[in-house]
Amino acid sequence: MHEDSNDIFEKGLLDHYCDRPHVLEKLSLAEFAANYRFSSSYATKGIPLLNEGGYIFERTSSRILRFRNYYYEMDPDNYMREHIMLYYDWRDEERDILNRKLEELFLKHEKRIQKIKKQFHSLDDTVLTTALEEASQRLDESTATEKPDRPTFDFDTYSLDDSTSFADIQKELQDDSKSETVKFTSPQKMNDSDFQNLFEKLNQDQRDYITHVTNHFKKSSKQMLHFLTGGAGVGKSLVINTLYQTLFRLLNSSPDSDPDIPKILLCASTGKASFNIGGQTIHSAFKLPLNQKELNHLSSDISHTLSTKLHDLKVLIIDEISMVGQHILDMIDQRLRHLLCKDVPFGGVSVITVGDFFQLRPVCARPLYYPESSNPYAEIFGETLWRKFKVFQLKKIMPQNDMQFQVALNNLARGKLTKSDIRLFRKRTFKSVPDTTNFDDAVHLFTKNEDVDNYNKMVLNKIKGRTTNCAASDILRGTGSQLEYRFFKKFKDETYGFTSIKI
Ligand SMILES: Nc1ncnc2c1ncn2[C@@H]1O[C@H](COP(=O)(O)OP(=O)(O)OP(=O)(O)O)[C@@H](O)[C@H]1O
Repeated sequence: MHEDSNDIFEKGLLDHYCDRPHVLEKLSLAEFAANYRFSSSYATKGIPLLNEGGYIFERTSSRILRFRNYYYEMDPDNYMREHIMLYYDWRDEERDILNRKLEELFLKHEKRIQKIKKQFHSLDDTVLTTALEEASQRLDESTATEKPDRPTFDFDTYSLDDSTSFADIQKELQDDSKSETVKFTSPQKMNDSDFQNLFEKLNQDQRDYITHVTNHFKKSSKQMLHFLTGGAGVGKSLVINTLYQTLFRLLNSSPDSDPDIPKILLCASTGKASFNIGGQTIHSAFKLPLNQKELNHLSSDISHTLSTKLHDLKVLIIDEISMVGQHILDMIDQRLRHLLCKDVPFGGVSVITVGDFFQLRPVCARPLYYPESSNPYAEIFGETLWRKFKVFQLKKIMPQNDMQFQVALNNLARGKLTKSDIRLFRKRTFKSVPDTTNFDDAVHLFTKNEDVDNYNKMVLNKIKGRTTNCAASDILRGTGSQLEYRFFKKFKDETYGFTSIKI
């Protein structure tokens, strides 16, 4: 077979459904997809598919289904077709659906279709349509963007069954990446005058760095690995923001460039840090496993989508690099090599890391600057990768309002307190707090959650005014006492003690 031949195909979910054994004849596609997983090889409890199509296994936890949702009023044909496909049993699409009168088929089986559909939708269509219309109206008002000609909506349905723990669901989501979407979050392009103002705000060092990077991209396609550092308040976030806007303009300047295909990704190690720069977490961008040391295998679907979306990626900016452990950097490297099919560091993408190693360390992981361990595979775990990064430093502390305090904090971080720094801190400490009521607005730090809760409750109780109750209802689908044990008991505290549950 020729190496470019297209005569290769792999069976997918629909094929497995069509090959389902006769005992599952009456099963709809949605039920099949949610409750069975496929394997090409046999293991205990495997149910053989017809046509030697492999084996299916009953899932212990139902899968989350994601599909396009049509509304009858807007698109009746697709609505009926989708409902029949998902919630009615069929085996041969052409024979059982396409060659039949859609409306007749739908009306004849509507009751059954709606009954099965109910298992997968916690809201009915009317509620969803109203909510979506309201949301779209609000969006129109705030952005004044045009409405799409034919609105279609993607949404997820969740369904859980027995013995499913929360961690298992997370794992399921990761292992079965088919149910994930690939989405990149990045800041909007600024208008020209805001961009100019932003640029003019930069001090000399900040401007020099941005010009250095921009010139590099203007002249060369060579990979750049940078570490931009500096203490608190030197303007690292401002540089990231301006650099993104500058590179966005530069890298999308060719007439055939599609700005929706990302050329720059803005990431950070935590949700909060990524929110601050308008980006996303490293884990979500690269579909990295949570709480696991080893890189997860992506399904062919996700891998293909990610490769397609990232094929034009030129720069990856990572903020708060001090919180990124060696193994995470290694995972990013491996992921990019794989997705971009280039066996060079980070698949050839330029990486600009930003942060301050005097700030927070990674949680339960080796920081990047740690020396090589005695591990003979150290190289694989990212340590030597870090040594490829060139360091740039910003020194000038920018917020002018409390400069002395900022300088003292940076000196403290470096263990280089001056006498006047010490005097400054001493002025702000108390041996015993004279009157706590003077400190109501101050940030309180506690070492135990219990103390945090007590303090929050005390402050909440002090708030005067009318109390409003907002009722929340939590719906868990599934059966069995395990469900009650694992979810109800586990989450009771987190939902502030919701007390009734229907199983
Ligand atoms: N060139 C500048 N001119 C005026 N203000 C600036 C300048 N650079 C930074 N700032 C201001 O200084 C403050 C600190 O900047 P920024 O948050 O970017 O610093 P940072 O290095 O990211 O700090 P941290 O490490 O604490 O996150 C911000 O209010 C920012 O707007």
